[in-house]
Amino acid sequence: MTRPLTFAIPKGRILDEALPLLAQAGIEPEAEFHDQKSRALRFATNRPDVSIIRVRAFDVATFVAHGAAQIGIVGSDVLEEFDYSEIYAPVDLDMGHCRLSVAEPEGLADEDEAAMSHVRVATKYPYLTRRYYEARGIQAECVKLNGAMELAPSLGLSRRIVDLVSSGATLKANGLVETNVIMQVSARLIVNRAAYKMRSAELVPLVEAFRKAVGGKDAA
Ligand SMILES: Nc1ncnc2c1ncn2[C@@H]1O[C@H](COP(=O)(O)OP(=O)(O)OP(=O)(O)O)[C@@H](O)[C@H]1O
Ligand SMILES: O=P(O)(O)OC[C@H]1O[C@H](OP(=O)(O)OP(=O)(O)O)[C@H](O)[C@@H]1O
Repeated sequence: MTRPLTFAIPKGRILDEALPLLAQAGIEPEAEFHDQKSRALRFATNRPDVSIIRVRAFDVATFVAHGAAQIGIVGSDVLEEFDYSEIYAPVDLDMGHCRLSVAEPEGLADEDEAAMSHVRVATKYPYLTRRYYEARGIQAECVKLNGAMELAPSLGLSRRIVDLVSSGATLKANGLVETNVIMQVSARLIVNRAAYKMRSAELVPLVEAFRKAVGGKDAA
């Protein structure tokens, strides 16, 4: 028998929305998956041909790009940041909606971009940040953080941040305002391109099940 397909899902905030969608597509993880005390990272499912790994959001893309997992769920922010050619993203899952934005301290946010040649930005997204500023003729020096970007301006690490925004509550609580939207974000179903060809008999029906679960919408 061939090895089960490995399905990578992020352990962060997308997880709660992803589980009902997985169930609609016919995949339900074993009970241990829901046990908060469990240290396991790989789980069996109701389908003997599918197992689940629970990893960090950025690592979902890495596992799938390298073919270590054949299929996964990840935000379009992560997909665009890495731009892996080995990843095919056929279905927009219409969840995990947020936006990637520039934010600055309130009161400092009215500087004219046209007059700037260089900015320093704290972000988890250095590639997308540089690309955004390059398109405006501005060189971005990025300070890479993995979370709590909102602290950077008040502690003098950088004046600007580029981070995900949804309700805006985190920015507000930290005295920042959103000044520019870089991209709109939603979660995508992703598949390793080589696996999609080699294991099409298993992967094509699975992709179709997700497409049906979200109402037939294709990724943009
Ligand atoms: N405020 C938000 N509203 C909606 N979706 C969000 C929001 N923040 C993040 N997301 C989506 O969820 C994904 C994972 O977010 P998050 O960074 O919280 O995950 P995580 O697994 O906790 O990350 P890590 O542990 O690697 O820091 C993001 O890549 C994005 O697509
Ligand atoms: O606009 P809001 O609704 O306040 O959401 C924005 C926050 O959500 C994300 O962080 P998350 O809560 O996922 O935690 P993290 O900092 O660990 O990534 C993001 O990095 C912001 O901090």
